[in-house]
Amino acid sequence: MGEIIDGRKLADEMQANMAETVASMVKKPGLVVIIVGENPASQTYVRNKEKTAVKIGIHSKIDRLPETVSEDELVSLIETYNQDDNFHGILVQLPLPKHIDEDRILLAIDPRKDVDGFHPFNVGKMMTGQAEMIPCTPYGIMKMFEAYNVDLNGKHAVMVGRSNIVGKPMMHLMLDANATVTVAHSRTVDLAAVTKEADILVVAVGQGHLIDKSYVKPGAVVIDVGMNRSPEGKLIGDVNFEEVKDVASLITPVPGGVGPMTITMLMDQTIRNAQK
Ligand SMILES: Nc1nc2c(c(=O)[nH]1)N[C@@H](CN(C=O)c1ccc(C(=O)N[C@@H](CCC(=O)O)C(=O)O)cc1)CN2
Repeated sequence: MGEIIDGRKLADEMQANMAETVASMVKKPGLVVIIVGENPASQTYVRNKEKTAVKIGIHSKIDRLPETVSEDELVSLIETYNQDDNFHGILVQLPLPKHIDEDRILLAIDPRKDVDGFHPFNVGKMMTGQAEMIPCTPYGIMKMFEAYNVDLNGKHAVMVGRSNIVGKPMMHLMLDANATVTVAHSRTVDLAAVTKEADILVVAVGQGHLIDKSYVKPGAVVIDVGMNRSPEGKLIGDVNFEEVKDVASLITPVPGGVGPMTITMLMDQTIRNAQK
């Protein structure tokens, strides 16, 4: 059986270090999280962000807006926080309701406060090797590689999924770490033939248990970003953990893998912004 990457433990260790850093800061870092509507999963993630911020000593605020809020109202709220020196980070929880143009909202956030790393300015900086703000999930995965001594240099990494928040930034970060990167997605013909070539396999497609052991090369490092509900209501990843753990050399579980690192890296970028 492969080794399990304990994202919860790594996140706790990093958060303890962050708490020490924040304790020594005169002006505390501030983070505002804006959530629109009642999506239950988003509500949970936002609550967890607040709990983590409080634990570390970050001053945090959650703005809960009704599903009916207009795009203009949301933009003007963001503009208020852009001017507010008490907040070093602004985050709008995704997904947004259908009537709101996500691109316009992300563009409204001052890039200097964009702790999610989703603003096109920060995306461009990351793509040109000048990263300042990095999307938190890919950033957390890179920290996991570091902590578990996974060297990407010269390895074949396969990213399954091409979203703006995980797949595309992950592709860039792995490329910058000198991996040869292949991106596969829903239109890839014979996905298993592609993933079986991977030394490092990162999966973010939102399809419960899509990846079974027939998709994985023996000894591969497998990172599961998926967060799905099984028909029984259980939280499951995109990877069939029970099968794949016997083939992989290192593997993340769901829950307790990538998720806790996403929130941790958000705190990291908020603190760094406050230190600037
Ligand atoms: N503005 C953003 N929106 C979204 C992001 C993001 O990075 N920025 N990512 C996801 C959701 N997300 C954070 O927002 C997130 C998802 C899951 C977890 C997590 O810790 N999961 C736990 C399990 C939690 C549970 O029991 O339900 C785990 O994996 O152990 C953290 C953050 C989409 N939106």
